[in-house]
Amino acid sequence: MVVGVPKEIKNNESRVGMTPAGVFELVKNNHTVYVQSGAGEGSGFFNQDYQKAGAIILDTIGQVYAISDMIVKVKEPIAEEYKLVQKGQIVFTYFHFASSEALTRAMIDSKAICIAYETVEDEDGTLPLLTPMSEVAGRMAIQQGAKYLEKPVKGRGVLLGGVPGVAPGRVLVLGAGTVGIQAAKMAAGLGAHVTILDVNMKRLRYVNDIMPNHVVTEFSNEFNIRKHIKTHDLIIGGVLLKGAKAPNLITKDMLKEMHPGAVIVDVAVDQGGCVETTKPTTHEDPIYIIDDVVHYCVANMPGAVPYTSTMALTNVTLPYVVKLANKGWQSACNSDKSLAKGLNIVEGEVVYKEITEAFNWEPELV
Ligand SMILES: NC(=O)C1=CN([C@@H]2O[C@H](COP(=O)(O)OP(=O)(O)OC[C@H]3O[C@@H](n4cnc5c(N)ncnc54)[C@H](O)[C@@H]3O)[C@@H](O)[C@H]2O)C=CC1
Ligand SMILES: CC(=O)C(=O)O
Ligand SMILES: [Mg+2]
Repeated sequence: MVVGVPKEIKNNESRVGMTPAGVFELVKNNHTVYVQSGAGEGSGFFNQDYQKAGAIILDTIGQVYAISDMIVKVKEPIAEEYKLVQKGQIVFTYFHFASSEALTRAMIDSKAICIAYETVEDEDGTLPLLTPMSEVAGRMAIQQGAKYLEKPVKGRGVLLGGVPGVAPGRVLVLGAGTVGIQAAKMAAGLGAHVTILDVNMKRLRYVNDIMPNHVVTEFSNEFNIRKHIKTHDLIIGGVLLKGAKAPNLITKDMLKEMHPGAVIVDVAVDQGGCVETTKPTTHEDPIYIIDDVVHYCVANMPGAVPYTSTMALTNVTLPYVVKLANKGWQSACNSDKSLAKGLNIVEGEVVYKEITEAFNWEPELV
């Protein structure tokens, strides 16, 4: 198979979909790999590293898409890439379709095979290709939240750890999944008081077992959320309904109940966000303020730490890339139920029902 690795063009996205180790593995399996010139530079991998591993370097993104049976990348194609995606081409990447009708329509029109990292699902319900980036984003959420709590950037002016004689900051984490647990762990490490909410009692029991006593679990419902937003300085949005639009747990009217200068880091922005006032931002311009509440809603947080993120991502994607290249998508998905769950749009048809539900599409419109 011919496999192509384009350079990411989303704002400040310095990850790359394949490292030289991945190229080496594919070439060993008799595949041909084209890498766009400079694609890996932001992650510390240069053209000569890819060439040594057996890749062929192409100058432009158009050349990479035109020649490849399978595109392996990181983020969803953005508008200028839509027209590059080929009929019958496998595109293996994060898509987050439920948050973008335009992207969904474009990929339907392309007649490509869109396999979304974020919905590849193991038998126990875990998401092996989302987990490492959620680990990164969960940890980063506290770094970013702590920064935007500072007064010069319009935050409340609270030091999360407090100091002797002064109470620590308070962090409310919505969702006790991968993002939530990593965020709670970082916040607890800084000495903040942490409240973590989920609807899944198994997750809350687990958090209760592993976290120190200043991490408090509570069941997630509107009553508890309304109660806690009044007393917390930093809120982390980490809820996920697989493949679906995230539920709005904090509505616009609730912002007025929060402290002026409180910060929301809505990590779930890529699935539409769990806060009504969430809209995607970029690393270049990461925050905006509504009703005195600072919103940080960067949809590709791990893109800012590519040295860590590219390795963490490609460690888990490579075995699937090799399987897809060796067997083709049909046979690979027939023999691997986890991978089959990644199929979102196939040759013009949406095959993941949460996507059509997100847009209230009738089946005949799809
Ligand atoms: N912005 C970014 O750069 C990144 C965003 N993400 C996103 O972060 C989100 C969370 O991802 P993960 O932690 O991996 O998901 P996960 O599946 O591990 O955890 C989600 C948790 O939300 C809980 N939940 C569902 N409904 C809830 C409710 N009403 N109240 C409270 N909790 C609820 C679930 O029970 C689950 O424990 C996803 O949308 C993911 O795509 C992940 C990585 C990077
Ligand atoms: C998961 C995701 O959206 C990211 O890593 O950018
Ligand atoms: Mg207010």
